[in-house]
This record gives sequence, structure tokens and C-alpha cells, in this order.
Amino acid sequence: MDDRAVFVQGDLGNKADLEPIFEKYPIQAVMHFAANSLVGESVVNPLKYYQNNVAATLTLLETMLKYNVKNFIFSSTAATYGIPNVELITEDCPTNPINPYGRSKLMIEQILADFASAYGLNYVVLRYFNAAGAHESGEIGEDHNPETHLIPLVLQHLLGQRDKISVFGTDYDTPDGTCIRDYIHVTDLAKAHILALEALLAGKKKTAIYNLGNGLGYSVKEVIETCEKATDRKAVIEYTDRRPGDPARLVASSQKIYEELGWKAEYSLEQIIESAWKWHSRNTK
Ligand SMILES: O=c1ccn([C@@H]2O[C@H](COP(=O)(O)OP(=O)(O)O[C@H]3O[C@H](CO)[C@H](O)[C@H](O)[C@H]3O)[C@@H](O)[C@H]2O)c(=O)[nH]1
Repeated sequence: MDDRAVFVQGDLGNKADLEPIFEKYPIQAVMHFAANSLVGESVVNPLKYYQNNVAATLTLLETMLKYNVKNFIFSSTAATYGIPNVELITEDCPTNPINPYGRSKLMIEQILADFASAYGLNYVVLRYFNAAGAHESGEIGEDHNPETHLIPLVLQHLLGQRDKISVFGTDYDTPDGTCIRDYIHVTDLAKAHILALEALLAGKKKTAIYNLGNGLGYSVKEVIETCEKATDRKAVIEYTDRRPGDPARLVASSQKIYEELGWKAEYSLEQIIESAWKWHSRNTK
């Protein structure tokens, strides 16, 4: 990215850290990735989520106002929808989040709308579905501690780093009883950010909300099977109770961002898993 933009992480939540950056660089837009995105953890530790996702973002927005930075790209989430009753979720579906993570992101979306009316802030909200995969080079990948996401957990198990993979719930109202999600490659997400940035800087968009997904749903069982095929290894599966805060099915329609910004997901689930496998097998500890 050139000097027209800066990436700011969610944990840069105090003015003492932010103001020198805004003093120093000719920032015209901010992309914000609030750091915490674990649905289950947000249920047991909501304070952390409201602090990192709401309070820290508010401080960032306040700093933007002070330095007259008017363009904001916000990483939001499918969790804002709660339990949708449609096959393909569009951006105009009702937002009824069922966990603090989703609520904290929706609060920011609402703050952005108020800031747009009151202060002329321009913004694009990107509602990620299940971000996954690694850079093609195999050099940049997902390394959470502790890891809670399905694809990295399955791959770590297939690499012998975990003795089994747990499937959380087999009694959902889905064809095989396990949760269905829409997995989207990180490079596809990154491209959407660039398009959103260009649209804001060109004045093509003042405010917008877009889903980012593939439009294809895969169950937990199907994800495990695809990992087994990609790696030619067999998983040991343990079936357990549901995890709190998990909707049965979350699949995006990304038609709106395709029509307005020309974005479309390019990576299939197989390619997402292959790229993640490349990274995980090179980074086995
Ligand atoms: O060991 C595991 C881990 C996960 N799952 C299941 O696999 C699916 C995917 O779970 P992840 O934890 O990988 O991802 P989430 O769907 O919880 O979370 C994703 O979707 C959320 C929206 O609901 C947020 O956007 C969040 O940032 C994003 O990672 C879920 O049904 C989960 O129950 C298992 O069965 N076993």
C-alpha cells in the first residue's frame, strides 16, 4: 500500500499510540482489523470484545476526526446476522447477533452510520464469512494461539500435532447434522479491501456494507473430508456437544459487491485447504 493509507490493528486503541502515526503520515484512509474474532470466547469474556472491538474502534474514529481522515474500511462479520432464515444471506437481511462478538461488530457498524450523518465519514463495512487459507507462497499463514478455527485445527491434527479433531454438534438442522459455513480465502478478502479503498478514495462510494463469501456452504464433515482428500491422510474424529453461540448455517450472497465493485471470490474450498496445508506443513513446530 502506498502512503495514502494505513493499516491499524484493533489493539492500537489508545490515543498515545495513534496520534503520532496520524501526525507523521498523510493518511487518507484507515483499514481497521479489530483483533479478536473468537465467537466462543466472546461468550465467556465479553468485556474483552467490547473493549477491543467497540472502545478501541471508537478511539480510532475519534483520532480520525481530529486529523480529518474521512475514509474508513471496517472488517465486520457474518456473526452480525445471528441465525438467518434464508439460504443465501444478503446485506439487507435482519441483523440479530447471538453472541457478544457479533454484537460488538454490529455496534461499530451503527456508530459508523451515525458518524457518516454527523461528520461526513465515508466508510465501507466488509462482513467476512469464514476467513481461511494462506498466501500462495506458503510464507504467510494463520497462527493463532490458542487455535480455535476448524481448518487449521484439522490440518494440525493431520500433521500429527493433535490427536483428534472434534466436531461440535451433529444435531443441527442441516443435511449431515453439522454446521454449514462459507469459507473465503484471505487473498480474496485482501482484494476486496483494495477495491473498497479505491472506491472510497475515488469518491465512488460514500457508505456501503458488503458480504464477503463464496456463496457455497460446506458442513464441518465436508471440510474434514476435503482436508483428508487434499492431504491423503485420515482424520480421527470425535463427535461432541454443540459449541455455544454457533448458528447452523451461514452462507453469503456476495452479489452486491460483485455488481458495485466487481469483486468475486476466486478460491475454492479445495484451493483454500491446499494453500493452508502448504503453510502448515512448512511451519510444523
Ligand atoms: O474444533 C472445531 C472447531 C470448529 N468447529 C466448527 O466448525 C465451524 C467453523 O468454526 P470456526 O471456529 O472455524 O469459525 P466460526 O464459524 O466460529 O467463526 C467464523 O465466523 C464467525 C461468524 O459466525 C466470525 O466471523 C469469525 O470471525 C469467523 O472465524 C463451526 O461450525 C464450529 O462449530 C468444530 O466442529 N470443531
